[in-house]
Amino acid sequence: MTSYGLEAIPPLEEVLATAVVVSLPMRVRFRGITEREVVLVEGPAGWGEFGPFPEYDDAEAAEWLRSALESAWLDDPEPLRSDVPVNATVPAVDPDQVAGILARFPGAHTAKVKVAERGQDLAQDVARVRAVHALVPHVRVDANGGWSVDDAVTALTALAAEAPLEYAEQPCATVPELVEVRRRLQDDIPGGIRIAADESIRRAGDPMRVVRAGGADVAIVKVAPLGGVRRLLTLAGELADHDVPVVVSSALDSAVGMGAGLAAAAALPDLPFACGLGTGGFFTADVATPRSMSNGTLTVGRVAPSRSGIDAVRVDAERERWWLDRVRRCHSLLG
Ligand SMILES: O=C(O)CCC(=O)C1=CC=C[C@@H](O)[C@@H]1C(=O)O
Ligand SMILES: [Mg+2]
Repeated sequence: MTSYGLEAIPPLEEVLATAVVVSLPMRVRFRGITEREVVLVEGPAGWGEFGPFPEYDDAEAAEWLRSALESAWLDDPEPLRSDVPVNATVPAVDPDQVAGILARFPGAHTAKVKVAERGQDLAQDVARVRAVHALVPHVRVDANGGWSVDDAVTALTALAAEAPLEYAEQPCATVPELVEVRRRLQDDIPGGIRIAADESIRRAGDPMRVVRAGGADVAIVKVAPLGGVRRLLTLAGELADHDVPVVVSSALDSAVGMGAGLAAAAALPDLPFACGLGTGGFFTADVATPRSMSNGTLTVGRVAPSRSGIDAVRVDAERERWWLDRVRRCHSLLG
């Protein structure tokens, strides 16, 4: 697959001319936040989204800007499908909240459950996964690198004894740890448990390193951290050469950013797993009419934010200044 992108980065003034900063309120705490701030920019091809998490440095955040500019200045690649199967995403909630969360993902056959949350224990993870499994046939877990190797082997063995796991996403933080966990699970459990790399791909200088090291069976790929739809598709091609399938997932995107994730998923030749693109339901307000999920799928296509949708969730002047300064710094790194 050829990698191509923006021939030239659009000038800063053009980027800033349309930039609006919004903060989307969330129903549940996810990844430690209850408000999701992003910048939206409009270009000749439509809208793009820039929302690197606040703690990311400028070098990492610049790739998110590249992605936003690609969406706004270039059309999406040709889609190979019109609907994308998506998974339900279950935050680290108590089991009695699980049914309410799953109800926001109508018809989803797959659920991803957050585990290894700081301040919680394995019994809570087991109870949550059991509650999800009672309602959804396919279950995967995501530890966000929260376990040591020993903890991961113990926890995944206990969780897999309850019911089969589709895969375990980022059980430990580092590549050598992922390699070790994967090997130990293959030794201990018949058939092993598939390991998916997320942070080891989206936050790594070399996203192929974890695969070459033998630390991943599945790759979680996110448009914005990888620098755009085209870069994601190029990486997916390289991963396919190593027989590693990809799961396109959101970076907690607004309705605008989710369009780019859906465009990437739609352009992939193979899509063996449900994608993590259903998180739009976490927001109580979005910049465009939320996409509705039917039979566990979302329809591919861009949305344009409405003026009233934007006005309802605009940030104050201080947050706007903070974000636009970040756009300026990241733009100078891309230039
Ligand atoms: O993959 C999904 O089901 C939804 C997306 C999701 O889980 C995430 C989105 C944004 C930030 C991440 O901490 C988190 C993840 O770790 O995959
Ligand atoms: Mg993850």
